[in-house]
Amino acid sequence: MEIEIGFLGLGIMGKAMSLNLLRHGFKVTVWNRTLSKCEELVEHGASIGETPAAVVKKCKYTIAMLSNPSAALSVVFEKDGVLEQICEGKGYIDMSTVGADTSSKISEAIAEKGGQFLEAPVSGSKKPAEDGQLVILAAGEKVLYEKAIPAFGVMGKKSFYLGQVGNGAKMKLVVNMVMGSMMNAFSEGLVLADSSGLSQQTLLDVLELGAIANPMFKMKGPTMIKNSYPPAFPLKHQQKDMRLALALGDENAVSMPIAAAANEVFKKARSLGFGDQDFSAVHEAVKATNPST
Ligand SMILES: NC(=O)C1=CN([C@@H]2O[C@H](COP(=O)(O)OP(=O)(O)OC[C@H]3O[C@@H](n4cnc5c(N)ncnc54)[C@H](OP(=O)(O)O)[C@@H]3O)[C@@H](O)[C@H]2O)C=CC1
Ligand SMILES: O=CCCC(=O)O
Repeated sequence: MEIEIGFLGLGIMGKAMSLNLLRHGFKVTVWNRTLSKCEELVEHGASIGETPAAVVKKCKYTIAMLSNPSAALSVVFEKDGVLEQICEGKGYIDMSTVGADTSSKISEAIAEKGGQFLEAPVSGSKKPAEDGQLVILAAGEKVLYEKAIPAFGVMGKKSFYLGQVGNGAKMKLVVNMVMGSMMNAFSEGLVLADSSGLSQQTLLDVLELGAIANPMFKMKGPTMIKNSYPPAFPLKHQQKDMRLALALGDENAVSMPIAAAANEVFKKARSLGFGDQDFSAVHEAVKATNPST
């Protein structure tokens, strides 16, 4: 994309992704609900749009990276939103993690205005976003996907085109449902090791050498055993993804008792005040239900 790209949402992910676009020579106009967060991007060469509508008016293609379905919908449908300026010749790419129903609503509204829509949620967290190593799960207008490939190439290490709108959202939710369940099992393992007199560090060393070694245990384990959860993927977002994945299971009559139990523990962690910490803080909810540890 040689032309200016709009970017809505400068949270943990959006900031890193838009910085990558700037670093690789893209012209970027940014907007964030809390406008002060745009300033750091301006220092790196971005322009500011005062509203989502102003960004879309200025840019041929606009990307969004927002917290949840209600944020994704409000930025499109509310006053000064995307719909006010989207039109033929413009594209809107929502990279937030939302359900297929939210994506479809946005897609239909944009198509009615003559614009093009792509959903493109990502796998990978803060560090992969900073390093341009995300995995992009795109679905929707194929023509827009092809136009977006240069930008996706900067933000990610691999893009998948998954067909009709909804497929990207569903793939992302399946992946995060597995991840959330794994994080719960991992936390239970850490608590069980500690309670039964074993070294948690030795458990990490053993896991790392065996068949269930994986980057998540390796990256999160050392901080978890220090009870430290600096937010890379906020727990409130992981719980939102479990909720959306369970709704997808309901729609398809898929029984998912493990994911349902994991969701309960994420809810418990939120109620204990860990929503803004990293999702690995679910460890604290497991500890809270096992008070001797
Ligand atoms: N962090 C991660 O590791 C990953 C996150 N994701 C997904 O990416 C999305 C963003 O995540 P992340 O960057 O971590 O989240 P953050 O919580 O760091 O940022 C959320 C962003 O959404 C904005 N926002 C929230 N509510 C509204 C609203 N009502 N109207 C307008 N803007 C709103 C926030 O604005 P403000 O600054 O004003 O609060 C902020 O820009 C989520 O869907 C998440 O599930 C996907 C992969 C990895
Ligand atoms: O949605 C967040 C995903 C985090 C990750 O893939 O590490």
